Amino acid sequence: MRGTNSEYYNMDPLTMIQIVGTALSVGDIVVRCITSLTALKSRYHNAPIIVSAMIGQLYMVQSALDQLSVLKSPELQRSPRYQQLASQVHHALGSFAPLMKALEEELDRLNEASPLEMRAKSKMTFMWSEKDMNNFSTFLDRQVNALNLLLQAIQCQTWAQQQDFMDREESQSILQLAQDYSSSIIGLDDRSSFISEDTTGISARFDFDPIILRSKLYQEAERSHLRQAIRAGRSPEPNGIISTNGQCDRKFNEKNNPIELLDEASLRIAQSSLKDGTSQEVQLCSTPDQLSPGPGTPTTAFSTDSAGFGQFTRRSKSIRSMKLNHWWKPFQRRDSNMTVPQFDRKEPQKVLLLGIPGSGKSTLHRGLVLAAQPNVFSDKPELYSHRIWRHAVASVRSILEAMERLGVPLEDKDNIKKVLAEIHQYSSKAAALFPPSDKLVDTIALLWLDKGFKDAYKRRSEYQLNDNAAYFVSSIRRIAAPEYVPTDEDILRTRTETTEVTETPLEYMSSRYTIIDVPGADALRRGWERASEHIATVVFTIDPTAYSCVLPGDEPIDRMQEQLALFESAVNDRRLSQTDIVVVITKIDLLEDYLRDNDANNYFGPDSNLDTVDKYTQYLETQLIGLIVSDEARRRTRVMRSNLVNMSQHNSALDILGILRSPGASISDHKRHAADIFLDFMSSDLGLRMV
Ligand SMILES: Nc1nc2c(ncn2[C@@H]2O[C@H](COP(=O)(O)OP(=O)(O)OP(=O)(O)O)[C@@H](O)[C@H]2O)c(=O)[nH]1
Ligand SMILES: [Mg+2]
Repeated sequence: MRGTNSEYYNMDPLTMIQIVGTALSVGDIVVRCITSLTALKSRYHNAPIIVSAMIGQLYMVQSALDQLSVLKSPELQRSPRYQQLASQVHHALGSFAPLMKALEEELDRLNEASPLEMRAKSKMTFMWSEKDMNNFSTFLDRQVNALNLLLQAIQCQTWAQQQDFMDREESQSILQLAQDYSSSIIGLDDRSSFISEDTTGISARFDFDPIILRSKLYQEAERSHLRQAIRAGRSPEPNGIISTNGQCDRKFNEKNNPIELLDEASLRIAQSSLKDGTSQEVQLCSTPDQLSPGPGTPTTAFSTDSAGFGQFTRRSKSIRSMKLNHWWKPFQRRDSNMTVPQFDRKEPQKVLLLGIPGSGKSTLHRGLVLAAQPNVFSDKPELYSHRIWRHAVASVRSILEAMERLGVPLEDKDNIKKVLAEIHQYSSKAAALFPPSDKLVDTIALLWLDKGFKDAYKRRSEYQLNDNAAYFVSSIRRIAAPEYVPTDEDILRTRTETTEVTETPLEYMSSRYTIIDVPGADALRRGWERASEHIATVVFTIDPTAYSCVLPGDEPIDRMQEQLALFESAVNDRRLSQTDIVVVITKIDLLEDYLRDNDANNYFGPDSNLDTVDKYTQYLETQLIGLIVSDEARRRTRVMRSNLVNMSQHNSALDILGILRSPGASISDHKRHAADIFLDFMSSDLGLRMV
């Protein structure tokens, strides 16, 4: 509904400062909810996809709050323009605070339950019904949209522009949706926790409207997000960008959404540009010497040993026969007469990061941002210290739970229940204290020395554990110290699952790039199709430890199979027939331990002889290159091995930038051309191939 300016003044007692202040007051709750959801997810690898989606939504809320927090201008209080805006948005945003409090209570309840009694999936289903998840997620989605709208309106240059923007049908629809749900929420009387002591004051402003409960919008909100997310893999949305909750009511598309960047580094970029009052796009410049790899670079040095080629041929057959539910194949069928993409080199080079979940796309993304803006993380270390601590505690907890399940005792056998209870009690509090008590830190430090604990860690492929659990747990005293300042490496080693396509503009040595990071999870790959338009380079991250992670559960996942099949379908896709391909084998620093703890020959065959990092990585390279069908595509492909996290040695993202700057031949010697790998393979294995 529209109105004259005077009508707006009369109907609204709230000012913009009050609205912004209320939203910011729940910032801590948002952080705690993210932490709780992440803890839930890391404990249950079968956690519904909606849990990941909600983490993504909350990051967006956090980003919006970050951006709002810099808008402290007294003008917001006085200007009639902002008074009008306040009157337009306050109903829509009115139940943001109660929602966050209710969500926190719900998560506390979930986290307080004993984790050991039920299997993950049944527990999640039992404890958090799909309907509740839908309600929270849908409401969050609409609040994110309303917050976005507010941010955009505030940034309008003139009152007329603001009015025009707010009058748009799209804007009105966003406000209406948020407002509808605000009203409906009070009707959810089976969820008494929705209205807590602290929130009744705010909630009471909205009258419960039974008509809304019967409305189409409300009925829509009742639909299953989980089912939608699963369906997403089959039916692309018109704009190709997934809504964080799998629904289509997100009115803002990628272009006009001011908070499209989930990654902290990217968020910082968006924020800094906002502070300057400039546009979203920022110029990140660095010095030329950053391109040359430093001494002791962990990137690859190849030899010409041809170990493992026999298995390569056999293996690739089985990979080709795999059926995958990802976007490349339907697209190929539909688009058989497509023309190859044309690139305008004056535009920023689009770099698309692809790979299975956990392969290192976002870590590389952050590394690229760091290469262009070296202080991007060190500006606000306090943002990360608590998160890193929680990461460490979650890892300890996963190992202890696995010990119970696998029947691996601590050296001090009676101790495990006590320690587990202590850790559980601590980490189930959403507002866990930081810095933690000395007693807790001592307990964790002692655990790391315990033989039983280490034995369970060695069996990490049998349960879900962060890749960098050992790094964090072994550094527990450092990261628990009150004066702890996270290093870039600490931050890069944390895990945050990506749930939406994000695009980050950056400039390095006068070249402009748009880095596109996508969610690896199968159910979230819908956004890939749109993201793959006009791509100059695809960087495919390969997790070499994936062979050891055949996770048990209702549907065992062979991550290595999945990754090779995904690579094969992407690299041979006709849409990428002019695209440079960089294959980055990540986690080289973890590989020696992995090979020791998980014999690769068990997976690839007893004769593979894959007992060293070098032999194994070469074997993997030849498998990958063997999946590329045409010689021409092999010539466009570079392969490198990387440790993406150890910044004190070398930022591997610099090597990628080196390749991006000089497509074609001029790459440094230690990065091999796929065509050469293939030729080596052919010459050393010709007899085998001719048979
Ligand atoms: N030690 C080490 N850890 C790495 C390396 N590359 C990635 N990781 C870790 O692997 C985990 C997963 O990495 P991400 O970058 O989040 O994976 P992703 O491909 O973005 O995963 P999705 O967002 O789920 O698709 C993180 O904890 C990273 O720190 C590496 O080279 N070395
Ligand atoms: Mg990611």
